[in-house]
Amino acid sequence: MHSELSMRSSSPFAQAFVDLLRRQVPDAPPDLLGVALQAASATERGDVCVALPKAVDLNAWRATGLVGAAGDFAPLIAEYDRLYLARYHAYESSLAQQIRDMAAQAVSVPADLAAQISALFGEADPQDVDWQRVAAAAALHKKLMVISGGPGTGKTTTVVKLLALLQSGETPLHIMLAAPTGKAAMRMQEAIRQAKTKLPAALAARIPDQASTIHRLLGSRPNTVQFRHHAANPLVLDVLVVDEASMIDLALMSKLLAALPAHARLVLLGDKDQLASVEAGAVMGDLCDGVGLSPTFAAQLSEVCGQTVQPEFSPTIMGDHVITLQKSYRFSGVIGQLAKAINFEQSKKVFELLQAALYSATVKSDTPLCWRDSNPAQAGQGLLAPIWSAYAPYFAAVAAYQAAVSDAEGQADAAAVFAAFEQFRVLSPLKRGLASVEQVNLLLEQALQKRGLRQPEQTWYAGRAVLVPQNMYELELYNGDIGLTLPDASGKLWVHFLQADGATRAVATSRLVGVESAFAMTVHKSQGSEFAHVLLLLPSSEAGAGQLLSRELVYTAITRAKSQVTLWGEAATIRQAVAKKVERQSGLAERLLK
Ligand SMILES: Nc1ncnc2c1ncn2[C@@H]1O[C@H](COP(=O)(O)OP(=O)(O)OP(=O)(O)O)[C@@H](O)[C@H]1O
Repeated sequence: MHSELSMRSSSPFAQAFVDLLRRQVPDAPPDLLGVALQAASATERGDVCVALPKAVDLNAWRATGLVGAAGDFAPLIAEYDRLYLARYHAYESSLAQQIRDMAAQAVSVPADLAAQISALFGEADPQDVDWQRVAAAAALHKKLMVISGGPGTGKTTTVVKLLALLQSGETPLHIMLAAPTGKAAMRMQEAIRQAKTKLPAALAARIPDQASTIHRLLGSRPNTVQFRHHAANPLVLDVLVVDEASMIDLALMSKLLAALPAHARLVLLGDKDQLASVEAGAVMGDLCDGVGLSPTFAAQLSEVCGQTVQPEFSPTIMGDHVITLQKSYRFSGVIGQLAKAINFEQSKKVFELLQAALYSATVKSDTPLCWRDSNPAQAGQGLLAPIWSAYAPYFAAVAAYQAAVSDAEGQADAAAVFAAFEQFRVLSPLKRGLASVEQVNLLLEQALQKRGLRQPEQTWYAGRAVLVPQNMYELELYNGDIGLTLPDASGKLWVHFLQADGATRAVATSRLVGVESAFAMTVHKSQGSEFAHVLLLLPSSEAGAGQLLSRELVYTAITRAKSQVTLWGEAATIRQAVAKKVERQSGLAERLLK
């Protein structure tokens, strides 16, 4: 029964892996092959490993040579009652070791730190702890620091002040900024530039504001998962700041830490409550699991900050390496309240807020929160109307571009079309099926066809928005990049991508094999992006979304919205999602225990 279930849910990769094991050891115990199949399938679901069943005969398994202990050369590694594919075991154990090494190293702080902090953050209010101040002070004392916080809690503001403090020494430091996707790197860059304007010019001038993707930083190369920078050829930098750390999977985080030079500092910024990475691992969540400041460090921080910072028991070595920012400066309104209520699983509060925002035909369309209390999977063609009207300004911008580009006097501005596209996005947990990404894209393309804006069966048309589904190194395009299709003066279509410097770059449509339309995207893929208005479709679990519905999913989706959220789903579906927390199998948190 067990293995039948796992056979059904296993992928071609997992099958091929087990076939290989069976060929190596034809008489391998069937229960071993069953768990091996689960372990291989697990990595594709986001788990790093699987729990070992209680009653297994590990010695018999080891005797086959297929299962080893940590340090052995075997396709599967058993450790801490978990079974890993060897590669994932290597990533996890090496990452844990890197973190332990970094956490163990002391760094010196300037003697006048308290005065420097007051100069940057103002006089301290002893009654009301300013966690931004504490985070900056804490980060100065450590080689490794994680600053977690929801949207608008001031992660960027804090890190810019931290960098100003770090740069106040005599020798300028080589600081680099990175993020997991091109989109996130661009947002990081903008936010850093914005925050720098609030610093005295002389300080701001010492802080970089160019951010790259992590892949680019590490030196990605076509056709190999090996980067140019690794332990034997480390990055050349003194301080690395990485934004949107929750999107970083185990493999990438492990490679990133391995590539840091021995003396470097690392500051990770992110939101521990967001969905974990698309690929296997839940590194940010694992790093923040069970943290709290030790009495010694809390006393040190209290003194430097002039505020009373309370210690808390923590079983993990990360205890003194994570600070969570609490107060949002962007979301004081209803979206912020809803995000918080979802995060704390306050179902009653969630429905109070939603009830007050129930959709009706008379409601103004620009209210910050709107709840359509029905199952979008049953809406059929009815899905289209609100989506079409929300995208109307974008298609108007495409038309304006088209008119300008064919007019010799016209000023065709692709960046303006991008700005219009950022105003709205449909998010769904589902790739395929009812109320899925695929269905919304299809409905919208049919509507364009009806209005003569797309020829039947035409893949490329003016205004087609596309998502790059995986890194395309030769085109310097990365997983998650968004392209917009626009014509040139001759009518030939090109796909434009927004560059870090705000300019756009055009790529021939013929080079973009495998890209997907992007009027709707999965919540997973939306991480690291922000849109003015987000429409979240929450199809009921019968539509196949059951497995995917979770608190983190709804939280991630609604915190993508800058000013407006439309939530389309039945109360029962929302309740079910809010009650469920995603648990990913991983041994990282355990490896970081004291
Ligand atoms: N201590 C503060 N006092 C007043 N305004 C603040 C403070 N900290 C941050 N802000 C403002 O709040 C907004 C968000 O700040 P910031 O960009 O630093 O947050 P973030 O956590 O990096 O946001 P994101 O969600 O984009 O990652 C900015 O406009 C910033 O100026």
